[in-house]
Amino acid sequence: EMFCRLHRSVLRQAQLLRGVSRSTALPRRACATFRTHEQCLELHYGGTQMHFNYVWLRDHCLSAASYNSKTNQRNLDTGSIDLTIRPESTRVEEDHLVITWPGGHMSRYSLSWLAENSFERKYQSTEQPRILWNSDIYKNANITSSKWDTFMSCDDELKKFLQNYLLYGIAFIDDVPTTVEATEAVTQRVSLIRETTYGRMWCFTSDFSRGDTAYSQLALDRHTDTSYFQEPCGIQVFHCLKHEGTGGRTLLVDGFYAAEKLRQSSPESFELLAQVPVKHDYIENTDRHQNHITGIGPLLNVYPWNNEMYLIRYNNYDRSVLNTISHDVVQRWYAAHRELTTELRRPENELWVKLTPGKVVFIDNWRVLHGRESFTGSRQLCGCYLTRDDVLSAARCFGLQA
Ligand SMILES: C[N+](C)(C)CCCC[C@H](N)C(=O)O
Ligand SMILES: O=C(O)CCC(=O)C(=O)O
Ligand SMILES: [Fe+2]
Repeated sequence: EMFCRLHRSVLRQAQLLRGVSRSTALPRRACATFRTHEQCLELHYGGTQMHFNYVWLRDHCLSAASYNSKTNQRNLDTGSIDLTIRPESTRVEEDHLVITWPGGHMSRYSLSWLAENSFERKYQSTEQPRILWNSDIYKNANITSSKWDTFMSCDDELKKFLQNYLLYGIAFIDDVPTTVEATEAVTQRVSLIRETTYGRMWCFTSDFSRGDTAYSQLALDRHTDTSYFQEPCGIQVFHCLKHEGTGGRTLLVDGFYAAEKLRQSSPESFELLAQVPVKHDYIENTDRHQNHITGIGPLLNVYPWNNEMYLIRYNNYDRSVLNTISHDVVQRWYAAHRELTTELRRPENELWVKLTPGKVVFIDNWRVLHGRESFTGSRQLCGCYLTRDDVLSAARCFGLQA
């Protein structure tokens, strides 16, 4: 069992590294056979053997009485389904499975719908295809930046931008007018801005106006932002409006690339980081701002049904007291944290960019870590956070898999 799980996760991981997504299209008119067992219906279709629980089948009935296809909402009261329900009769009619339930209600499911929505399909496919990268992989991919004009006016350009963003977790737009307003326009072209304690659109410089080292000239090691939120911000947008001085380059690191390396080399460490909940805090107590924000969650977050990673939370500055595990496990956690840190710090994983005025970067804050080099002089950075749900929704409305 353990071997199978590890083996599966290694396969998965290899797929993710190659950025492979499985096609969900099945050949049309494939024949189907089924058997009704005591606990489930077994269906063979399109080369896959699937199993469907009877309550599940009744719950997913798509008839007009059970489901409102105009609003895509369930009508059926799941609380009223007999938990021991069994079909009275079952047959395959053309491309559909047809079930008659006791009392006469009929459910029709298209075979391709069943296949697409089966657990058997789900557990071996990725929710979001990604291309994991280190610096060479990203550079060799030669991703072109969008240009302000086309980005703002052409939907195909926006779609291309979103596709790049989904695959790599970063995407750039050039030639943006160097104002907060234009930066806002560019982000609203994609989706909704997420207001936080830092404001809606923020514009900051090294003036210590807030109780956080971002508001200094110090170097910042790679990290994800708002790890102290129960739901860390999904996307971060940066636009450097001005820098007269030296240094201040931006560092980008694909956290999933590093974590997948860890999953390969040290599965137990990966597992531990995915299991131990860790607290992060934002505690600010200045004349103008009082905040105490707390978020709790593991550093690595994976979907349990397919082991796919969907969120990394890594901010050693904002990590809080670690008291969610006993002292003996703490030692192993620190060792695992060290291994992840080693992967994240490999120079070949570092993508350095100088954000010059006009260049806007979108960063998937659930995946890609950012940092900055220390700097001199006056530097002004503006940007905002976006709501992840709405960005992904925009991508799906373009037909992208997100
Ligand atoms: C981006 N902006 C300057 C507004 C906020 C920076 C937040 C910094 C915080 N330590 C964190 O990592 O979440
Ligand atoms: O100043 C920078 O380039 C980025 C600072 C930072 O990490 C942040 O604002 O979240
Ligand atoms: Fe940051």
